[in-house]
Amino acid sequence: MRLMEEIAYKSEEEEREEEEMVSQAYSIGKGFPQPMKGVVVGYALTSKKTKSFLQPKLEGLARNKGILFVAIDQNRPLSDQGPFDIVLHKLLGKEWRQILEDYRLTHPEVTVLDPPDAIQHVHNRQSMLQDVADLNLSDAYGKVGVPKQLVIKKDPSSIPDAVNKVGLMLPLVAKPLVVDGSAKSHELSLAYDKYSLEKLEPPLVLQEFVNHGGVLFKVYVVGEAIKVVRRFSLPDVCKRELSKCAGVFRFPRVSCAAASADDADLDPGVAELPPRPLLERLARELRRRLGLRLFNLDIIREYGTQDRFYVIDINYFPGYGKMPEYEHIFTDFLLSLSESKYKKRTALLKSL
Ligand SMILES: O=P(O)(O)O[C@@H]1[C@@H](OP(=O)(O)O)[C@H](OP(=O)(O)O)[C@H](O)[C@H](OP(=O)(O)O)[C@H]1OP(=O)(O)O
Ligand SMILES: Nc1ncnc2c1ncn2[C@@H]1O[C@H](COP(=O)(O)OP(=O)(O)O)[C@@H](O)[C@H]1O
Ligand SMILES: [Mg+2]
Ligand SMILES: [Mg+2]
Repeated sequence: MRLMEEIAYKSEEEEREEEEMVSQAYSIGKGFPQPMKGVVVGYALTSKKTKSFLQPKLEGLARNKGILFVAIDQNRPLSDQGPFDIVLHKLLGKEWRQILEDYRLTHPEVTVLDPPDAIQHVHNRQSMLQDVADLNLSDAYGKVGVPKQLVIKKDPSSIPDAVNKVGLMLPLVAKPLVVDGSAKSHELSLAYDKYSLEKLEPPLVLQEFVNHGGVLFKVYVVGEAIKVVRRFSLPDVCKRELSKCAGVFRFPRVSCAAASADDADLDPGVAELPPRPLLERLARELRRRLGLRLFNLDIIREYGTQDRFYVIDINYFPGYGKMPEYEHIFTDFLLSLSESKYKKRTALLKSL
């Protein structure tokens, strides 16, 4: 059964057509003060990311809208390349961060997506969820929190006492503290008893496992646009299973490997997407607090509840290639960035 009601947010197609007409009108100068020039986007991505993101359909659509993607040569100074209107990047390392920071200072006219410091904040599984916890979002549509968690910096023998002290409930998910793009940073474990946790290698985050019916929601954010999909997740752990099991079970990268659950025959109470107004508010707040425009959230609904949600993961510049209609959403976003910059510049000139 495909749950149509939420997946296609009704008038999106119409809205897009309208936007395209507006952007065409803009580019040929009808009703706007000046014709729009092309938008040059420099990109610095891994080859894996280039392949999954810069698909021919995206490049083709972008070209039609006047957007040109240009590969950044990492062996040459950034300032000698371009000129760029936007720099899109997802590379790791201190050196690259410094290059980008310097470039941002010397080229304030270029939009760097996103600032390196803001990205660093979500590369640590402790700080990544702090803003969600601080936000403490609760309204008529639901409540959004983070699972109770504890950070273990070193000394695995201290874990059982630390878990007792904080009162964490088993089972626990153990996650490497730092997310650095490596397969290892996505190797998680499920611990049925706290003594087995001594076997793990800190630094890590221990998080209470929340039963959620085996389905998670990926909320993709691209500027002001959001898109939600369902993915299969870890199955629930029942009390009986918990009392019978002991030990730590390692599991590799779940959500990437997990198939889409959008077309699966699911329990409606599990499958129902989180209310759109709640997600809109959450995304808007997080965009502001995190200072990021390109990210996704892994959200789960506590099993047996209708409106109790937990954010368990935030990823910078995730796999947009898997987001429905990403080509339109992304190109519209890039255009909106340069349009708002143009409007600001015009307003500034007028005020002089
Ligand atoms: O490779 P993909 O397309 O599955 O994207 C990965 C993301 O999958 P998702 O879009 O959430 O399904 C993935 O999300 P998860 O952490 O698996 O929830 C990460 O964002 C990953 O980046 P990194 O390895 O942590 O730097 C992303 O990997 P990169 O493409 O950035 O290497
Ligand atoms: N607190 C939790 N409760 C229940 N399941 C969880 C929890 N944390 C993680 N998971 C499961 O483990 C998967 C991977 O965890 P996640 O924090 O998203 O790490 P990664 O960055 O490697 O994707 C999730 O997609 C979900 O299936
Ligand atoms: Mg995840
Ligand atoms: Mg992640």
